[in-house]
Parts: sequence; C-alpha cells; structure tokens
Amino acid sequence: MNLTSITVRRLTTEMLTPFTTSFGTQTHRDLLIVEARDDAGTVGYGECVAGAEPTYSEEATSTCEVALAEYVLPRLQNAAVEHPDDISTLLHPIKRNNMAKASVEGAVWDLWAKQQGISLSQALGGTKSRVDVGLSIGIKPTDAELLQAVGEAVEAGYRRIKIKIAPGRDLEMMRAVRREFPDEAIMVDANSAYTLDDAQLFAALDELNLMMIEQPLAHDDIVDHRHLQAAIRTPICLDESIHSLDDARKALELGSGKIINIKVGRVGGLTESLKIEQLCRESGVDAWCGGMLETGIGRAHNVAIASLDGFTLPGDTAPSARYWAEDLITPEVTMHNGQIEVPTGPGLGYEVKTAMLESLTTQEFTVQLR
Ligand SMILES: O=C(O)CCC(=O)c1ccccc1C(=O)O
Ligand SMILES: [Mg+2]
Repeated sequence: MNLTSITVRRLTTEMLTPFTTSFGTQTHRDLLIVEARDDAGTVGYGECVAGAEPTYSEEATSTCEVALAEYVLPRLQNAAVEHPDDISTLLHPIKRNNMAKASVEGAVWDLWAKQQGISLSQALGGTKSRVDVGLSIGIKPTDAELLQAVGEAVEAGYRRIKIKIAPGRDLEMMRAVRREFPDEAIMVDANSAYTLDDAQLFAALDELNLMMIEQPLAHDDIVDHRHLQAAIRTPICLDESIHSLDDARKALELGSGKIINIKVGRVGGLTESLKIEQLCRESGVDAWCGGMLETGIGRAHNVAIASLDGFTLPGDTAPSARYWAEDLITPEVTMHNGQIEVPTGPGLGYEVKTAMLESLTTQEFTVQLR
C-alpha cells in the first residue's frame, strides 16, 4: 500500500446536548483522529471511539494515545502492508486495546479504498444503497422529557428508538413510554447496570414487547446473560461483552443473547467486524451497527459497514445534526425517511474539513513508517 506515515491528533468537541447512560453523563468527546498517508500523499482517516474515561470499557482516550504511540504504531514500521487485513494480523500479538487498534486500521481501510478508487462500503462488500437508522436516547431526568424526546424521534422518522435505562429509571419509565407509543419499535440499553438479582425487573419488562434489551448484565459476562435469556422472551442484545469473533461465537453457542451489536472500535476494527457480520449472517442471527457518539469520520465508517447484508436491524448511526453544531466532514450525514444514503465516492465518501480538524487539534504526533 506504500504507507509512509501515521498521524494521531487529539481534539475535543462539544456535544449539542449531554448524553447520560448508566455509567455517567457525557457533554463532549475527547477523541483521537488518525491519518494514514501513502507515498502519493493520499490520506485515509480513522476515529478512536474511546470515551474520555474508562467507564464504558477499560479503554479511554489517553490509554489509546499511549497504546498507539508506544505499542501499536511501532509494529507497523517497515511492515509490508498489502491490504488493510494485514493490520489486524500485525497487531494480533497485542491483547485488547481494541479501540486504539481500530482507529489506525480504519484509517488504513479508508486509504486502501481511496487507492482502489472505490467506496469504503464497496471495499467492505456492502450491498445496500441506504441504511436504516435508529436513535439512542440517553437517560432523562423526568418521564415528561423522555416522552417528548421519543415523540420527536418518531416524528423525525427513526426506524427504531433505543432508550437508556439504569436502576431507578427503568420499569415505570418504560411503562409510560409504552402507554404513549404502543406500536413503535422500541428497545432499551442498560450498559451493564444490573445483575441476576434483578431478574424480576426483566420479567416485567418482558410484557412491554421491546425489540431487545441491550447489555443488561456485567460488561464482561456471558454466563449470567445466558441464564437471564433462558428466563425471558425478549431477545438480549450483547454490546460490552463482545470483543471479537470468538466472543460472539461463544455467546451465541451458550445462548447468552440473540442479537449482536457490532461496534467497530470495541472489536478492534473493520476486519474483525466483517468476521462477526459473516458469523451472524450465516447463522441467521440479527446484528446491527452500534455507535459511540462519533464525529462524521467514525460515523462514515459505521455507515459503510452497516451497508453489509448481515446488518439486519437499524443501527445507532443518527445524522450529524443530532450530535454536533458543525461536523468534521462535508456534506454532513443526513437522514431521509429514517435512512442514510451510503456514499459512493472513494473511501469514506465524505470530505474531511482539514482546516477545522487542524484548528481543533490540541496535540499531535506523527510516526514515519519507512
Ligand atoms: O448515538 C450513538 O452513537 C450511540 C450512543 C450509545 O448508545 C452509546 C454511547 C456511548 C457509549 C456507549 C453507547 C452504547 O451503545 O452502549
Ligand atoms: Mg450499548
């Protein structure tokens, strides 16, 4: 691929509205943007989706910055990279640090697609020209505010609405939502806030006809989830518990859930995501593309992979305007009729606003690869 250098930029972007989950409230993203360059000067972009603190998983922006500088990028120096798949092979000896790995692998995938003159969707084997979009709504202080947010999401045309839950903001709140929206495609996401002691709560949620319950139990568990899934009718969707193809295979084999949320960063990149997509497709398991409040760069990666057949359900790939006053890409990601059009231009298919990216950058470093 004639890779010549990798640049890592750190920047902070203010979110339009705070986003609350069972593990905390986010008001901004503290993130890394990775640029992969070749000898012709072509640039591929990737985004590190880790949070500012290690509260969703063990990774955080600072740990990813260190992992990239000290361990990940040195392994790419003087390496023969012919295809983006080679990146995951080269990085395989490094355990976990998946979001750090995925950020550089994503940049190399974008660069590779640009070198081939094809879209990232096409490079990945995508077939859809539009992807179905779902919205993830954070925990609101009152039911009234939540009902209003759900009403706006229905109005906007989202094809599925996900609502965050946490102890104290769960059953009564969701009953209120169901009373007002009896027929909408609604699901909940607990971000691992519960234990098997809460089995009664999940039995009660079973009556609300939810599409799925995402990650109800511990972030590192697939055994308790198996017991919970055996006790309830609503499908469990695994998010935090799945870090690889092997994790997905084992969880499905155990019956720990019936749906997989594929997040590119959490599983270490697009190459691993493709393997999980194939597993789900071949075994008839529904999958969808998760989100991590990405800027347009990470969002464009998500839209590209969501265009594969195995992504059978709407993903958390809401349009730019849901998150940002101004996005890092142009045109920004927009939604029509609850769908996003998959771009057909080379690579991500959106232009990165390089002046904006540079002006937001607070720290950067470049590693020469040859
Ligand atoms: O809109 C999005 O990007 C999805 C938001 C979301 O649900 C989320 C955001 C940050 C961390 C974890 C999660 C999650 O899916 O669990
Ligand atoms: Mg989740």
